[in-house]
Order: sequence, then C-alpha cells, then structure tokens
Amino acid sequence: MQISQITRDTLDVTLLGKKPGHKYDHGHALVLSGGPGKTGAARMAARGALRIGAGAVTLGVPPAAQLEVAVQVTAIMLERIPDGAALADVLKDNRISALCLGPALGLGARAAGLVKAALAAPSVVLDADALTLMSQDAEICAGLHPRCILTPHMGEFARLAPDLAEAAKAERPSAKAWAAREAAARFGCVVLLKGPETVIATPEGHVRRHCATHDRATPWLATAGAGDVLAGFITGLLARGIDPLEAASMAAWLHAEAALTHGPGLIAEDLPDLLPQVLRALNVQAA
Ligand SMILES: NC(=O)C1=CN([C@@H]2O[C@H](COP(=O)(O)OP(=O)(O)OC[C@H]3O[C@@H](n4cnc5c(N)ncnc54)[C@H](O)[C@@H]3O)[C@@H](O)[C@H]2O)[C@@H](O)CC1
Ligand SMILES: Nc1ncnc2c1ncn2[C@@H]1O[C@H](COP(=O)(O)OP(=O)(O)O)[C@@H](O)[C@H]1O
Repeated sequence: MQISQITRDTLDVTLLGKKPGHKYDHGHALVLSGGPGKTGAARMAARGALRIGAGAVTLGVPPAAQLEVAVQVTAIMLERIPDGAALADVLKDNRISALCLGPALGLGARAAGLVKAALAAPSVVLDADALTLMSQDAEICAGLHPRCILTPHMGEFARLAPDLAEAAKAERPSAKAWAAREAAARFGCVVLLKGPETVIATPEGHVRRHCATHDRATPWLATAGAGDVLAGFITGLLARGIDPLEAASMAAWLHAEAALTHGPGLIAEDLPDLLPQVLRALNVQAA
C-alpha cells in the first residue's frame, strides 16, 4: 500500500488563494446545529468554515435554539431548519456547496432525519453524532457518495466498523492506514481517521497520512471540540470547490499548524482565529 505523507511541501497553497469574484463564487457552507445548550460545537465548526475562506456560512438551527445561536454569531448567518424535510427544501438552493453535520447534533429523530436529507448536498462532512447514527442505520450508509467525508475518531470508528477498528490497533506500522482504506472502500466515500496520526483514504485506494508527532507534536489538540473545528475547516474547503481528498489533507495540516502556532493552553475555539496567521505564514496570495 502506498501512503503519501502530508507536509508543508505537498500542500498546494495556490488552492487557498481567492480568485476575483463575489461571495457565492467562494461557496456557501451550511452547518447544522443541535438543540438548546448543544450549539457550541456547530458554532465552532461554522467559524472554522468561514475563516478558511468559504464565501458564506449559515448555521441551520432548530427553532428552539435560534435565540441562543443568534446572540453568539455575527458574520455567520442563521436559518431555521427544524427537520429533514426543511433541510431538503433549503438544499434546493444550489448555491449551498457543502454541508457539515454531526457535532453535538444529537441522536434523536430530528438528527436521523437530517442525516438522511443531508446526503443530497453536493459535498457533505459527517462527523460525531452523524457517524453514530450512520452506524445504526443502513439507509444512511446506502446514501453515501464520493463527495462525502467521514471524520471519525477511534471511538466513532469502532462503532462504524468494529472489525476494522480492531485491525487498526495491530502492531503493524500501516495498520491504521489499511483500516481507513478498507473503510473508504466499504462506505464508498472519503474517510479521515483522526488522532496524532491522521489517515485519509479514498474509495479509489489513495491513502495519505499526517503525523502530528515529533517536531509536529500537538498534544494540546486533545481538547473538546478540536475535531468539530477540523470538520468545519474541511467543509469550508469543500464549499470552495476543492476536491475531497485535497480538502481533507489541507485541513488536517492547517489544523495541526494552527495548534503548533498557538502552543500549550489551546482550546478549540482558538483554532479558527489562528488561521489568518497560519495563512499569512504560508504566503497565501490573491489568486
Ligand atoms: N463544545 C461542544 O459543544 C462539544 C461537543 N461535543 C459533542 O459531544 C458529544 C459526544 O462526543 P464524544 O467525542 O465524547 O463522542 P461519543 O460520546 O460519541 O463517544 C465517546 C467514546 O468514544 C471513545 N473516544 C472518544 N474519543 C476517542 C478517541 N480520540 N480515541 C479513541 N476513543 C475515543 C471513548 O471511549 C468515549 O467514551 C458529540 O455530540 C460531540 O459532537 C464534542 O465534540 C466536544 C465539544
Ligand atoms: N494527542 C494528539 N496529538 C495530535 N492531534 C490530536 C491529539 N489528540 C487529538 N488530536 C486531534 O484533535 C482532534 C480531536 O477531535 P475529536 O476526537 O473528534 O474531538 P472532539 O469530538 O472533542 O472535537 C482531531 O483532529 C485529532 O486528530
């Protein structure tokens, strides 16, 4: 199995530059929020999507959480999305180019309906609770497509594919990469399996690895919500039209780089606002 390392040198920085155009030329990302008291994770993901350059980002909220979210966002827009039928309606707007769902979404009937409707979006990041729902419902698995990205941590991966999670723990050097590749083939979409070593695999068998170890060790990424921000970064890049493998790879590198730039004391909500500094250091230019 061939595994490419994701490093500064493999990043195509030109993809991060913005071409001339209006906001919708840079994509519109939709991030779905959980209910009252459960909106922080989606807000962090949405901020990540906006900071990485999506032209517009909307949070889709259940009506009961609208006020809670409205008092905490400014550049991010809001839309009431009570259920799957409402989401299907919102997705008729073909300016919405990427969707993210899962962070603190919940596991009830509303969340299950949303996950099914979400698969009609052009690009979809399924994280956290969306992955748990997927592991309980074959209909969701059947609707996955190559522009879906699953972003499990090892706990979620064990629910999605217990056999592969077991194999990933083997002492072989590429066990985790092998398990991610098998999962991508099984589900027919991109799989980004998180941890200090993050592996990204496509259904066609491409495998990439990002190591946040040695000189790139970022143990302070083990903080609640860091994965939610990563999901937002990927969504923002997908919204901009970047292909799933490239979007996942760039997001993994930028996420670790933001954590390295900050250092100890990092909390998840710092991550989106570290991006401008990281992009400047990369010398990202207007394209
Ligand atoms: N600020 C927020 O609003 C946050 C909300 N979050 C939400 O909280 C809910 C629970 O999220 P959890 O991630 O705890 O998931 P779960 O509660 O679904 O699973 C947790 C279990 O998975 C295992 N696990 C978790 N992370 C692991 C890892 N990196 N490697 C191996 N095993 C691991 C552990 O055994 C743990 O008991 C989700 O809805 C999630 O989106 C979290 O994302 C954290 C931040
Ligand atoms: N020790 C670590 N070193 C480097 N990166 C880590 C470490 N622990 C976690 N991460 C990264 O931080 C993020 C944590 O995501 P996740 O486990 O989903 O947490 P949460 O659900 O709280 O957002 C992932 O991107 C993961 O790769």
